[in-house]
Amino acid sequence: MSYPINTAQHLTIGEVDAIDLAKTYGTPLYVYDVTKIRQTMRDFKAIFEKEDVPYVVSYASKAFASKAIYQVAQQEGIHADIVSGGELYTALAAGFDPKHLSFNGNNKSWDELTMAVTEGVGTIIVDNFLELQLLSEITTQNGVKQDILLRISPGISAHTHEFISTGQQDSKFGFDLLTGQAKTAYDIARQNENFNLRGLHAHIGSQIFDVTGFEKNAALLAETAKSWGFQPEVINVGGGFGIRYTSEDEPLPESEYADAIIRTLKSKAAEYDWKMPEIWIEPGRSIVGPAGQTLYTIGSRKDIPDLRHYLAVDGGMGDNIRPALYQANYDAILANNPNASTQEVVRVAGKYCESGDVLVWQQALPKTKPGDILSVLATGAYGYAMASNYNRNPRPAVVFVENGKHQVVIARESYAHLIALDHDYMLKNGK
Ligand SMILES: Cc1ncc(COP(=O)(O)O)c(C=O)c1O
Ligand SMILES: N[C@@H](CCCC[NH3+])C(=O)O
Repeated sequence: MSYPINTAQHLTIGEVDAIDLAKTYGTPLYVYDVTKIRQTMRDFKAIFEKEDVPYVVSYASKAFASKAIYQVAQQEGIHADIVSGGELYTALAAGFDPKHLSFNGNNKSWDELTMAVTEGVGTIIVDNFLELQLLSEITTQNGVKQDILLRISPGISAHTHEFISTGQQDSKFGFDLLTGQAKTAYDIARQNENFNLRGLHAHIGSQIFDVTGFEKNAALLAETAKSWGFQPEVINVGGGFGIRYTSEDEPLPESEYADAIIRTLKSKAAEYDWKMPEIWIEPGRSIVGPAGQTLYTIGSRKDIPDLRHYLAVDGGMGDNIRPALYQANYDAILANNPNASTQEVVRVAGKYCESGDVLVWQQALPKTKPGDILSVLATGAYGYAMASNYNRNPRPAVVFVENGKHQVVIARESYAHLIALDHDYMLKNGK
């Protein structure tokens, strides 16, 4: 594998010197190549346009939500999926058109649903019976007719990590299909004149590497609608397209997933004599994951003879929880000279007080020294989004680069931010 470098042999990201970025903004630092993000968004759209089918590409913003990414999505003409009042607030603050938002989630609160309805969120993806009831009351109170989809729990297991598999029957998400709850929900939704039920949704999981689950899911949604005598305007098959984290991963091109879904639904629409429904997809990881990387400064090391070399960096599980949470693997490169030949295999650890605070389990690297910059690749999805202040570490900054230019889009937290919401304790012995 060879990486883009400049004449100083430094790694470049979006034509910007990574070492300069580290010097300018400090480390740890999340860096996104916006050109790549735009390209993936365009690629997804192009697949549907080539097939001449109605579609919506909705960026699953849980993967990385910030004002800047909603702005890029809007510039590229794609929609966004949100899962909380906080994501909705951020999207609105970014100037994102609420009509182009869909709202997922298995326990949306009264306040969140009210905010969505009154702010004009285009589509609410209703997950459960309580939500049907809350939404009925909220739409009545506000005199709104709301577009909705019903989220179905399809009973399809995708081959991925148990914690990120969502389509199996034993899942907290969506109306259960196998026990008839989905049909009951459909009947309720159809009878409610405040709801415009546009179609069905099912998401089978994340980081999926084959098309079978998507084909089954698309077919099942169509068959389900048909069995209810319902001609859907929208079939939303969720996200979950796998990406390359390490050189061992072999993801399919986006087009294979999308083509399989399109093929399946075209054939169902023809079989049922339906007007072709809009195909909605909700990719998160595949849009931002490969476009992001995290720069760290190398610090201490510990060499245990005949056992392991630990290389510690200035971040860790607070900025990337995925290795600890899912045993996720990443590749790391020496940003000072990424194409130098490797000399040792190390485990890259963080600075947090946990043995499980690992960023890269096994990595061949050139010899490094304290102060060198390490880049962990493909950290753009569920990195910043799942970051924490564990051990009272401030969260890093996020920088966007594009065509040789760079800009902070989320500032680095300071120590003052860490105590901004703290209060001195005023009671002495409970008085
Ligand atoms: C409903 C829904 N849509 C979309 C996504 C995005 O998935 P991914 O980031 O794997 O594309 C998720 C997360 O798995 C999800 O739960
Ligand atoms: N956060 C998970 C994916 C969960 C997707 C949410 N539906 C990850 O990092 O892989």
